Amino acid sequence: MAPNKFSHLPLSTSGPQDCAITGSALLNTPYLNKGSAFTKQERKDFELDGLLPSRINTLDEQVARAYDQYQTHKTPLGKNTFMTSMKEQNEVLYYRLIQEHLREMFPVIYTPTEGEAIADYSRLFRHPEGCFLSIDEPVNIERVLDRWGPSEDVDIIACSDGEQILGIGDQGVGGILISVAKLVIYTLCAGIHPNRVIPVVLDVGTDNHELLNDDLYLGLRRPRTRGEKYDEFVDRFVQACRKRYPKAYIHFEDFGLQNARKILDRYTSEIACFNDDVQGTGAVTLAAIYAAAHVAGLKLKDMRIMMFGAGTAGTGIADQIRDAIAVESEKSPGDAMKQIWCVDRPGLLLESMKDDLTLAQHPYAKPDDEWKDADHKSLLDIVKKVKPHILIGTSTKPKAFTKEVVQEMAKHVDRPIIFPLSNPTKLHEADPKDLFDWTDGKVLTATGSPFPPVEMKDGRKREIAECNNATLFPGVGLGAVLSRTRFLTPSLLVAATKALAAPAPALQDPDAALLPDVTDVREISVEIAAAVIKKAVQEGLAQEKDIPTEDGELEEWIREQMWKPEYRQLRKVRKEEGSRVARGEAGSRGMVRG
Ligand SMILES: NC(=O)c1ccc[n+]([C@@H]2O[C@H](COP(=O)([O-])OP(=O)(O)OC[C@H]3O[C@@H](n4cnc5c(N)ncnc54)[C@H](O)[C@@H]3O)[C@@H](O)[C@H]2O)c1
Ligand SMILES: O=C(O)C[C@H](O)C(=O)O
Ligand SMILES: [Mg+2]
Repeated sequence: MAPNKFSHLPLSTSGPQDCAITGSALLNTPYLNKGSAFTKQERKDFELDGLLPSRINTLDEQVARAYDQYQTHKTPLGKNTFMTSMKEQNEVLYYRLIQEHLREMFPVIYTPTEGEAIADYSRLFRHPEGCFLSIDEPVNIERVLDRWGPSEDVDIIACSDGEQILGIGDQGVGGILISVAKLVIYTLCAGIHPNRVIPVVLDVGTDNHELLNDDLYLGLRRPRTRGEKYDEFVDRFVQACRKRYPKAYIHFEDFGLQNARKILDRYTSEIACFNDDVQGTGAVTLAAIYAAAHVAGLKLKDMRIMMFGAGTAGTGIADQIRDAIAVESEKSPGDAMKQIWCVDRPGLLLESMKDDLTLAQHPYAKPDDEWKDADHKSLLDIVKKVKPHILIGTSTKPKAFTKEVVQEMAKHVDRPIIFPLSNPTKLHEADPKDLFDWTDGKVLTATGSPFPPVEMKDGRKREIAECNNATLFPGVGLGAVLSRTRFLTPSLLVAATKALAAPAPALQDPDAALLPDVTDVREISVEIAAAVIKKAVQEGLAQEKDIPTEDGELEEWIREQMWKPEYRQLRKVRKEEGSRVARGEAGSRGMVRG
């Protein structure tokens, strides 16, 4: 298929690339640098002679060498640091290296190791990457954002205030690294252009005492600002993004419980935005539930579901399950909620606790009357009474799903569906191996971080699906960016969830994983993006014109616009002729856009 088959490819990423910089400036521009792979002609054209050893490598040779270097680092965090420096030197090589060792490197550049890197941010700091906005500095946010290029140049802005990073809590300014990591996943898994994104941290202080007492801590060393002043700061940021990059999609990550939902509710009908912990987690979990229900031979509308840990992720998942039940059974959302029990620190959420519940938790509170004869505090007792089919952990409480709890559940249902989703790995509510052992292999499970396959008593291996929002959010973002949808509505998310659920291996083989494997994620992202785009067009939300609609063509149009880690031929242009990209104009870390 000719690459230029489509009359309109807004984000074409192939063909020669203009370059107006030379010499060491070029070697220090990670987006354009090819290191030892610069060709003879490029070395001549770009004044690189004398700056490189004479041997010219292929990208494959560079990948092999880099992989050898990677393996000399013995700890996951050491490997993570090595990869960060690789990214600062040569982006094509960085992404190609990961792509070729995806299963091995995913946990190093993302959950769980990224959690360690974030917790140690100020100590490991070498080089800033991203946009740091501090509530105490009255900067003009638009002017800061301007460094990332003109209005057409940015597709996704990922932003965190660092308050609830994974399950490791308040990490303050270190939250920048979750924005960076999520954007890496967008590029890796959905071909989002690595130089058309902005990672942002909103530094509003920290309530983490260790950081407050750490002389090396790089963020604002004072308690978090909350209330009106915080809301106003977030609003200034969102409005600046909207003004500067009206077509960009905003990804909110790891905000605290009080703010995550509030921010999403406030902006979801104003701009194209997404909260990964609420919506991404909800959608990926629902996709895994569909596969598990299929294997168990049950319908969601007939199941009892229990959430353990009813925070941002827990209530996000509960809401998606509620909506799915309502659609499946034609029940009202209020009736659908009767099948969902939310448990948090004080035990089962009851109506008498309403004053202490968040707005998202409120509707799930159960009448106290129903529990006057039973203990609503211990998980075991609640499981005894509710007899759930599904138990989902988003509590950050490690090992909360004990043998007793799991076996109690297994007494009442044939195939207990148990998802310990708390990240990083050490916070998982249960180890999948134990879940299999305690239920004689009957459990249907998926986990928030990657786990190796579990060997069964008969020697067969079971793959454990990774139920992490990373299988979903990249495809949703790709669909949102390519359609330039005005908003990310619930129906677009439903379409994405269905597209993710369709290729689940368990639908073909009941012993297989409940979700597609992370190594297939690029193709799955194409399917998710296609579903999102079709829905956006149908609902009149797509601002992009000329989106091909014929079967197969849309997918091809999507693939053509996905960035790939390949060297493009560099074409020399004079500074005056070059675009911003070609001129190597810098964002915060000497990055060029385009
Ligand atoms: N797998 C994924 O894709 C995914 C996505 C989002 C979040 N998560 C994980 O889920 C966890 C929660 O994240 P969040 O953003 O919802 O955090 P959160 O702080 O908003 O929610 C955590 C909830 O758990 C409750 N909790 C804490 N200790 C508890 C206990 N001992 N018993 C019962 N409840 C308890 C808290 O009160 C809170 O309501 C984190 O570990 C996070 O990494 C996983
Ligand atoms: O970041 C992840 O690994 C998933 C999720 O967003 C989380 O907060 O745990
Ligand atoms: Mg998160």
